[in-house]
Formats: sequence, C-alpha cells, structure tokens
Amino acid sequence: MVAVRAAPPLICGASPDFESGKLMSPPIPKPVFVPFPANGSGSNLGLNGCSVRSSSLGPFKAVEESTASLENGRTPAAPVNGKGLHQIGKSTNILWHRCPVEKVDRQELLQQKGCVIWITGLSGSGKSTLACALSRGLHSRGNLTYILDGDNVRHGINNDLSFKAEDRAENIRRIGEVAKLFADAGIICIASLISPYRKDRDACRALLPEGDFIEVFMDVPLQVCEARDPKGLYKLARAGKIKGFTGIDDPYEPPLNCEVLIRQRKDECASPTEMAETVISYLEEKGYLQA
Ligand SMILES: Nc1ncnc2c1ncn2[C@@H]1O[C@H](COP(=O)(O)OS(=O)(=O)O)[C@@H](OP(=O)(O)O)[C@H]1O
Ligand SMILES: Nc1ncnc2c1ncn2[C@@H]1O[C@H](COP(=O)(O)OP(=O)(O)O)[C@@H](O)[C@H]1O
Repeated sequence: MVAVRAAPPLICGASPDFESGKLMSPPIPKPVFVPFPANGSGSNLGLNGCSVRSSSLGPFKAVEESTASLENGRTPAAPVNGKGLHQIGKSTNILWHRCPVEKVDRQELLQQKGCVIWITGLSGSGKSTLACALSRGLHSRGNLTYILDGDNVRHGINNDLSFKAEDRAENIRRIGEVAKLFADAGIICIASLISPYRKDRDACRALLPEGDFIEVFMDVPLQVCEARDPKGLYKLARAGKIKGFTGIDDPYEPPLNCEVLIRQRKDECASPTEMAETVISYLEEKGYLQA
C-alpha cells in the first residue's frame, strides 16, 4: 500500500517546449532527482526514474524545481495579459489547458481507441444486460471499458435530477460529457440509459469526433419490456403510481440512424453474448480495438 499523502513530495518537472500542446525537443537541463521515500513507492507509482515514454513523446526528465516554472516551460498559448480567455456557458475568463500527453498517447498505451457506445431503449429492453455482456467480452479481450449506467449515475452525480423532460435532458447531457472524458482517456465508454429524446442523444453525438459515438438501439417492443418488468415499474406505472414513465405516459423517440440495431421480439431474442458480439464486431471492423 502506498501512502502517497504521507510521503515527501516527488518533484518531477519537465522542461517542455509546448507548441500546439506537443513536446518539442527542449534543451534538457541537468536532471536532479529528489530522494524517494524509503519504502520504494516510486516503482509502485510507475515513475521509474521519472521517465514516461509514449509514441510521440520523448522522456520526461526530472529537473530542478526552479526551472520547471510556467514561463520556462511553455509557449504562451496562455494569455498572461488576459487575451484569449473564453466564456463557456456561465464560466467566464477560462482557458483550455493543454497537456503533452494526449489522447493518442493514451490510446497507444491501451492499444485501443477511445469511443462512446451509447445504448438507448425502453426500460427493460436489455440495455444494462448488453452493457455488462459487452464489458465482459471486451475485458476478456484485453480492452479497457467503463459503464455509465443511467440508474447508477442517478445514485451519485445525477441524484438531483428527476424524470421530467428537462431533468432527463440534463441527465443525458452530463452523461454525454462524462462519456466524452472517458473516451478522451482512451477508454471504451459504454453509456446505457433510456435517453428517450433524439435531440439530446444527437447533442451527445456532436460532442465527439466523427465516428466515435456509436449509438446502439435496443429495438424491443413495449409489450416485451412490460412482460419482463424486472423491477415491477411498468406495473406501478400502469396503476398510475409512477407518473411520466417512458413508454406508458412519457415518450420514447427511436433513433433514425443508429450504428447498431439490436432487435428483439418475443420469438427471436439474441442472447446477451450474441448481442455483445454484434457490437464487438462493429468495433473491430471500425478499428476501435487497436491503437
Ligand atoms: N418515470 C420513469 N421513466 C423511466 N424510467 C424510470 C422512471 N422512474 C424511474 N425509472 C428508472 O430509472 C431508470 C432510467 O434512468 P435513466 O437515467 O436511464 O433515464 S433517462 O435517460 O434520464 O430517461 C430506469 O432504469 P432501466 O429500467 O434500467 O432503464 C428505471 O428503472
Ligand atoms: N437478450 C435477452 N434475452 C432475454 N432476456 C433478457 C435479454 N436482455 C435482457 N433480458 C432480461 O430483461 C430484463 C431487463 O433487462 P435490463 O438489462 O435490466 O434492461 P434495461 O437496462 O434496459 O432496463 C432483465 O430481467 C434481463 O435479464
């Protein structure tokens, strides 16, 4: 167990010459290594010699603390004098901070491409089942995935949101933004939520580079979902005990152009593994399962 907080700070600076966020070839100052804690936590932290390699980067070297300053390290894409600041939504005077370790480097490390698999469909259509089968299938192939399940996310960061239209829209927007971060991390992010409105899903699609948002539609008739009713929610909705339940008294807008269609009928129902394999073949064909 590495007690990072208790350890003396590891000072690991670099002398990067940032241009478009990429590391150029800076004159590398004489390295100064700060002593590691006696417990050898350095290797556990994966910071051997404070040198990290990736395809497009040279090694980072430990440098004297005083030279690892902002002015030494960076070409000012940053506005020292207040120029180039943005307003995004209600945030004023903000600036995008770039890092020389980029998505492409993380993808190289993970040997896959970050993307978002967006599973949409009615409650009971099998979204979570597919998400899990897919995660399992990809994990066993050595791919890193993470599931953002609507139900689960509502237990945490989205627990302030109800099921009225504007709250569903905000739920989808936030999950879309978080999914985008996961994809940028190089992870195959599986978002599984009803996301009933087309325009909200399309807005999430627009957050990502072309091709990186893969919409999977669970095309399962309401009657099948209702017959499954694993949580008893349809029964409650039919009894009027849940208002605004998707498919009962709240709308669901099916995708017009999804990347993957999973059709299930009472008499033709692919197994979870088969559904997952369909998505995996799509990813394979589009090159997402390699860097
Ligand atoms: N009114 C209403 N309508 C639909 N669903 C409801 C509702 N109230 C609670 N639930 C339960 O919440 C789960 C859906 O949450 P999501 O975040 O996926 O919904 S949404 O995308 O914001 O529409 C959904 O989970 P799944 O069955 O896994 O889809 C339901 O269990
Ligand atoms: N391909 C499938 N074949 C048969 N049953 C399924 C299949 N996918 C899901 N189910 C069942 O349907 C129910 C709802 O699945 P779930 O994944 O929870 O749906 P959702 O996340 O869309 O609400 C569960 O009882 C699950 O076991």
